[in-house]
Amino acid sequence: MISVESLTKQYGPFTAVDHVSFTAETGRVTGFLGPNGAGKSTTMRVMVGLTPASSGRVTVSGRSYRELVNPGLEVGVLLDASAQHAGRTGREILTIAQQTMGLPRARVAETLARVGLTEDEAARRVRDYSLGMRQRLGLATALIGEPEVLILDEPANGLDPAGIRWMRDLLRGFADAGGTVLLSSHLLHEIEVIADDLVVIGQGKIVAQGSKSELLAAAGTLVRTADVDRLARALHEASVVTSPIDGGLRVDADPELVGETAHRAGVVLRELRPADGAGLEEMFLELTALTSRDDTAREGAAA
Ligand SMILES: Nc1ncnc2c1ncn2[C@@H]1O[C@H](COP(=O)(O)OP(=O)(O)OP(=O)(O)O)[C@@H](O)[C@H]1O
Repeated sequence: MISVESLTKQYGPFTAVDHVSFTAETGRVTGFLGPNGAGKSTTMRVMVGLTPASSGRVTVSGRSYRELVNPGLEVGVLLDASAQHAGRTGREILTIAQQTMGLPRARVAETLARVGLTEDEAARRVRDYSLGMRQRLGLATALIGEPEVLILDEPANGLDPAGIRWMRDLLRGFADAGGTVLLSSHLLHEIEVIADDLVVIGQGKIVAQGSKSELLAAAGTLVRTADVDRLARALHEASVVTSPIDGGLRVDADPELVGETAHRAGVVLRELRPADGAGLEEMFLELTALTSRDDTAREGAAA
């Protein structure tokens, strides 16, 4: 388990992380989600002792990272897949990790196989790796010590859809075996397929957290019709909250109620479904709208 308690990180007068508290539970994959510059990497850097906290604390399995004697055996970390030595081969990088952690030599080949890097690929220099291959190698370095906790910053970055599915299965298996996984992303779609729980951060502050199913359930229903105004009026009369989307509405009610209301109002529907991913995306955009640099840029352009 990872426990973050009122963590604050200031760079001079700038507060990058502001009283952030959450836990990543054992047996669960926790997604740490937020727009660029929200404070995800800073939080993770504090977790693994690379950056000191201004206040608050983080414990991994009850202890601070700096207290761990051979940290790679307890916490697997992938912070920046591009930071690997470009002139070394994948196998060399993994062999260094194996030796540093005092692991059996056979672990190198086993771990390469686990992350889907072939012997041929492992013999290539990292400078010739694709981004996805670097992520796999970074994940191999995190996994080689067989830790119980994984802390992964943007691990799905550069993976193709099959690669994302592969990672989901790997992390699922890791969590099901009693592990704890915390992974960050600024892309909802990437994390949505992988995570059980979500922690959403914007401008250094937590803006939402909960299980993915709770957050999805809160996302309501998506409905599309040529008669949006009439449907919106009928729903408002039934005291249901709606918000406009392209060609329709997102509605804070279940699909059955929306369908019945539309039927009574004589509105023909083109689409009616639980908002699921789309709703979560909208929620993510709403939650982070105030903090997103694009909005700030738009406001700046409008001024
Ligand atoms: N060493 C530093 N000195 C000053 N400001 C910093 C430093 N490191 C990070 N920041 C600032 O802290 C804020 C949070 O950055 P951080 O890298 O944690 O965001 P992030 O959520 O990981 O973003 P991204 O998705 O773009 O990786 C940013 O505004 C960043 O400029």
